[in-house]
Amino acid sequence: MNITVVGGGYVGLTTGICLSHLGYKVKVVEKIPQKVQMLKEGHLPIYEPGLEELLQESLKQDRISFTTDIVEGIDFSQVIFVCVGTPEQEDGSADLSQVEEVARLTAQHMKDYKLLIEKSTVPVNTHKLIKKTVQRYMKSPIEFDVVSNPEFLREGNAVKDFLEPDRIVIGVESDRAKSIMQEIYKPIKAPIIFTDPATAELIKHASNSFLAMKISFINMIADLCEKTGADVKLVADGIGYDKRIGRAFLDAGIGWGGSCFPKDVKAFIKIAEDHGVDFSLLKEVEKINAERIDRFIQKVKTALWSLKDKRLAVWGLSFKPNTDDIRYAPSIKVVSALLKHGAKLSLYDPKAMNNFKRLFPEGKDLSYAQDMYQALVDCEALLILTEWEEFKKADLQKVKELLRLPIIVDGRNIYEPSKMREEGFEYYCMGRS
Ligand SMILES: NC(=O)C1=CN([C@@H]2O[C@H](COP(=O)(O)OP(=O)(O)OC[C@H]3O[C@@H](n4cnc5c(N)ncnc54)[C@H](O)[C@@H]3O)[C@@H](O)[C@H]2O)C=CC1
Ligand SMILES: O=C(O)[C@H]1O[C@H](OP(=O)(O)OP(=O)(O)OC[C@H]2O[C@@H](n3ccc(=O)[nH]c3=O)[C@H](O)[C@@H]2O)[C@H](O)[C@@H](O)[C@@H]1O
Repeated sequence: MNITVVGGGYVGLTTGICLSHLGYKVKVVEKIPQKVQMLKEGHLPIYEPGLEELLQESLKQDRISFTTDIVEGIDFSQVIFVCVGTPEQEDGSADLSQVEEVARLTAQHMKDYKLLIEKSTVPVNTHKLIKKTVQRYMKSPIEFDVVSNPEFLREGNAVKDFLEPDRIVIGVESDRAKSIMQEIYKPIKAPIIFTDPATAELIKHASNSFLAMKISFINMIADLCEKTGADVKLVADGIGYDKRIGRAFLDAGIGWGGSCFPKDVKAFIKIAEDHGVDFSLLKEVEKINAERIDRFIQKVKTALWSLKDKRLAVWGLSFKPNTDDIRYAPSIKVVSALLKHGAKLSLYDPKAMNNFKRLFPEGKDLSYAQDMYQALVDCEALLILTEWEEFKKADLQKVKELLRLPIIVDGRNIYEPSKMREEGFEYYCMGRS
């Protein structure tokens, strides 16, 4: 089967490359010519572990190709995965213009049956707008279907999440579309949940919002732990053993960021509001998350008193480990706040520094280090914002020797407080005394 994927970002590339790895002939349509050029040469424009290797294997076997020309993509296959961006607009709702464009262009250029598969995260009932758009712009009546097939992959773990998902959700209206979807996903061993398209669309926003809610919940518990002398990690273990709760997504810290939770929680609140439902619970979830940054800055101030002209090392800029993505990363707000307080910063991240430099260019108050140890030189304290594996394995004696003062403020709880005390650090973390 030939498959077309429109959008060469995190989701489109993972979808396209993994489907070609499963044996399909895939064409990825991406608007930005520089990205297409890199991909043709076997290089990813993003960092995603394991994906570049699969890309090179598929290129070698001639199972994947890339183009900027959407008409070429529409002609290539009956099956079109729509993986374009759905960014946040000023009022919090999702900007669906990229999705609309793909629907419109498909309608204008299709010559035979098409199955449009919504992989992008979209508000409930977007499938109806896509259908209307295709009907409106098609030149002559041609059969087509629209399916909602939300994606649940996590950045940094995308290949595994795509090839071994917990579940596949397919919102479908016709038998023809259902059997094509069944065929596409045959090689993947996972439960498939068939629903109507509106339900599938809603499942996606509900999943992300629920996960964000879990994190905000544990972050409030962290605050309570700090006031009471309890330990949030043990509370998370203690409640997480209950299968009804589960341990995942109960790691307290500086809060959730990334290209999805912030925009999707906001969009879900707006969707509810548009339908006359006040999702006040999610507004609180957002508020708690926003307050994490202040909580962290307060800790830094508790540790160092005035921050003016203090040189501080920062480890971790990506919104989570194993990605170079800094979209809505908590680090952006933390770094801005520290600079506002007059601190001088020495930053290090294994993968996200190039992206970060575009927002925060090197200057007299801010520099980027070659490695995590170099970042510490002449600094009064180390601040940890992302839990990269290499930070967990750091040589703590070396860290102590390089810092001017043995102070660590850890926004991700990567070390054991008792061990840090033994090593001679003044160690501040989130929700653990
Ligand atoms: N990043 C993630 O981990 C996940 C994202 N999602 C959802 O998937 C969607 C895509 O997300 P990302 O891949 O992160 O976005 P992205 O912004 O990384 O990629 C989107 C790509 O689509 C391209 N594009 C836009 N219009 C196009 C057109 N007409 N023709 C060809 N290319 C076009 C853009 O140039 C861009 O490269 C969003 O709705 C997002 O919410 C869902 C699950 C996971
Ligand atoms: O729709 C999406 O785009 C994706 O959004 C999230 O995936 P992702 O944003 O890649 O990353 P997560 O692992 O979910 O982490 C999100 C944020 O929550 C934070 N987090 C996560 C878990 C936790 O216990 N504590 C915590 O603070 C992370 O540091 C990160 O900033 C979801 O986990 C995916 O299922 C979904 O497909």
